Amino acid sequence: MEEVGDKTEVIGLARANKNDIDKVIEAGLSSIHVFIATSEIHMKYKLKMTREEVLDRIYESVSYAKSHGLIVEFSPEDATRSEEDFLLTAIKTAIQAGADRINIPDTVGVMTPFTFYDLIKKVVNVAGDKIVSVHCHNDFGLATANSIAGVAAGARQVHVTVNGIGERAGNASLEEVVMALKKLMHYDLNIKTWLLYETSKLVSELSGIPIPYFKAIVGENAFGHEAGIHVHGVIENPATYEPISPEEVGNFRRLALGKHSGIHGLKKILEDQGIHLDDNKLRIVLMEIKKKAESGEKISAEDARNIAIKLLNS
Ligand SMILES: CC(=O)SCCNC(=O)CCNC(=O)[C@H](O)C(C)(C)COP(=O)(O)OP(=O)(O)OC[C@H]1O[C@@H](n2cnc3c(N)ncnc32)[C@H](O)[C@@H]1OP(=O)(O)O
Ligand SMILES: CC(C)C(=O)C(=O)O
Repeated sequence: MEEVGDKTEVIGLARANKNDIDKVIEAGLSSIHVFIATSEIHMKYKLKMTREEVLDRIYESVSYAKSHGLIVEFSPEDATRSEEDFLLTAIKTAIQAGADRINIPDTVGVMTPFTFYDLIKKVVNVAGDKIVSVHCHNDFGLATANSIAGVAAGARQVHVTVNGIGERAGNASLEEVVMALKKLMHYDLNIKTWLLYETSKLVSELSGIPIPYFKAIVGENAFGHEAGIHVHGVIENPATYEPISPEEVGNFRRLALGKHSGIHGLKKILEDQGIHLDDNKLRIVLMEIKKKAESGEKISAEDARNIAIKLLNS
């Protein structure tokens, strides 16, 4: 707490039971996230509780947390597989008990942006002045899309994780949600986006979980261009093939050489190394590069330079 100061809300996650809530209180936190499942499958097989027992537990645990002065966020776990009327009743119960925020978890990622938008609209309608939050999982690769759909429906808090780290296929990723909200939905989030790449690398190193090469925003290839047509466009104006500038997120543009390369890209890569060839010689070098790439070789800018120098000296 001392390290992050009062600029960051540190919130303790607790099952809907007194023991877990007491642990958050003992930790000296001022905010708590209380959750209990409201889907039939979770109530039957995991909790072994009836609907009435779950509603009672919601009221008891939220009001107990509130009685200790905590800011309380409540989650009906597995909300998106819960029977809708019961889900809304559970939410109303939490609000009656004093909940300050309502978080809607798509716990196993079964929503589409369309269905989630419709659900969050209904939740916002019953939540009144309470902030509605969304917590999306990526089991079908839709966590980011569903998160922004939730915002479009009125959610004003999004649960995210750096690099999308989370159970199974992970959660909505901070870098994707932030940049989608900023660039596609034009929200000013007051977030230092130019630190996203650095943050992603740090979390990857500390967690030991690698960042996929093609990962949006922070992947090594997120701003990588190989195809000749793309490289030519990027050389003329990066916005032809970059909806975000790499600098905006602290990432880097990479012009790659390979079997899809074209003469404009090769020319740029060689001229950046001080080598100027006429078109005929560029095409000879390009053919050599494509031949090597076809055999599976990775071609670096240095390789291209060496091929060019060899040609000039022949
Ligand atoms: C929703 C999410 O999954 S978010 C991620 C939650 N985080 C984690 O699970 C990681 C840390 N978890 C842990 O360290 C352990 O699971 C603990 C300490 C929370 C509990 O450990 P244990 O006491 O050994 O229980 P275990 O994890 O085996 O089983 C969970 C128990 O909690 C109960 N439970 C699960 N969710 C809830 C809930 N929201 N409210 C109340 N009880 C719950 C289960 O019914 C089960 O109860 P039982 O012990 O009476 O059978
Ligand atoms: C605790 C809740 C929000 C959760 O992690 C989930 O349902 O995925």
